[in-house]
Amino acid sequence: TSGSVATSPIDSSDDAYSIPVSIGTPAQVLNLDLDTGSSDLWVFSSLTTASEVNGQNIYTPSKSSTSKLVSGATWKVKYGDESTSSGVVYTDKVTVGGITASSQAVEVAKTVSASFTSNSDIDGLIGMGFDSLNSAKPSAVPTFFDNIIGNLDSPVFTADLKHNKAGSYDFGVIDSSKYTGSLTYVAVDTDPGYWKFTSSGYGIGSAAFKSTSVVGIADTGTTLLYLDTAIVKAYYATVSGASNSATYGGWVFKCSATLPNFVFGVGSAKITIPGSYINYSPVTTGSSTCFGGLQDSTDIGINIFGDVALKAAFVVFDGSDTPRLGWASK
Ligand SMILES: CSC[C@H](NC(=O)[C@H](Cc1ccccc1)OC(=O)N1CCC(N)CC1)C(=O)N[C@@H](CC1CCCCC1)[C@@H](O)Cn1ccccc1=O
Repeated sequence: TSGSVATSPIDSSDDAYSIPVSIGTPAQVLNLDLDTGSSDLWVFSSLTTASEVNGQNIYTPSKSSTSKLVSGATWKVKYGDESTSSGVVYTDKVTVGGITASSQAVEVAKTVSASFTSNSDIDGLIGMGFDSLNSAKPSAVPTFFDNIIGNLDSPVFTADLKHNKAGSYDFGVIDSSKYTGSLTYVAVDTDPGYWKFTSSGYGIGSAAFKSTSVVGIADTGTTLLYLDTAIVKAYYATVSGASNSATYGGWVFKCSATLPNFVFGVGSAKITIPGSYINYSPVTTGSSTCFGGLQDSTDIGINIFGDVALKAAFVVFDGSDTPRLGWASK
């Protein structure tokens, strides 16, 4: 089997990308953030503390004839941006892009942190990282990808994210109409559970490409591109007036600045991120100071190829026995 689901940016800054997910019988549809940087499928629910729900769609297990409590199971996640959620576990029927997992672990939130409460565009997450990152106790529960991979024509899902418009996630098929040229594959290190790969270098604007190994993760759940200090400094050195602002917690520049393209290498292939994607957004609404889409990864401890990078490419997440990532321009 194979399937496809549209994914849309939740706002004009492409802060995150959500997909409609059907849960239960009859179907309850929630908008979840497909996150390759984590491995829990969790949702706002009828069990979530009422004061922590603010406009999100919720999953009500008691209204589903196919829901089952997993007795004794709990979960708790904490993300890189310090946001958190926790709760209990049900199994139920889950359908994405026409593909159904008949008994998917659905982690039901009893409590969520303020940043989730304040984001009415996201009703939860569907993690597509490796099982080792799943937070369920006393034992990890399989991801949606784990549960469907055996039924897929090919053990893959692909990401075709776009700037300010709908893209798609495909399951079980590689749609060659969605990219140009050919796919270049690179090995994935699944320790500790991310889609971690080594980029072969970078180029800033028209400057010569620098061949150097840059280890990072392909993370659909992270908005920006986070790389080593040296690369980031070299990039913003070409943007007059750019500075690394303590006030705003990162590199900022005049919104009117012209930003150079940023190229990253995958094997012998090169993916070009248009400079406009690195003009992420005003630091506050209406400000003429803009926050960069390329930021320093030092405080994170890992380089992250987030949406700013992913939306410049067509990416194959290959979950075969030898996991790998395929990259193509589009
Ligand atoms: C550098 S890890 C920071 C990253 N969270 C972000 O990227 C958020 C995403 C966002 C933005 C706006 C609204 C909603 C969500 O956005 C910012 O942090 N932004 C954008 C807005 C900017 N003003 C500041 C910078 C992050 O924890 N991702 C995790 C998934 C997220 C969690 C929050 C909800 C959405 C999904 C995850 O894959 C990151 N992960 C990756 C590896 C290891 C652990 C880990 O946990």
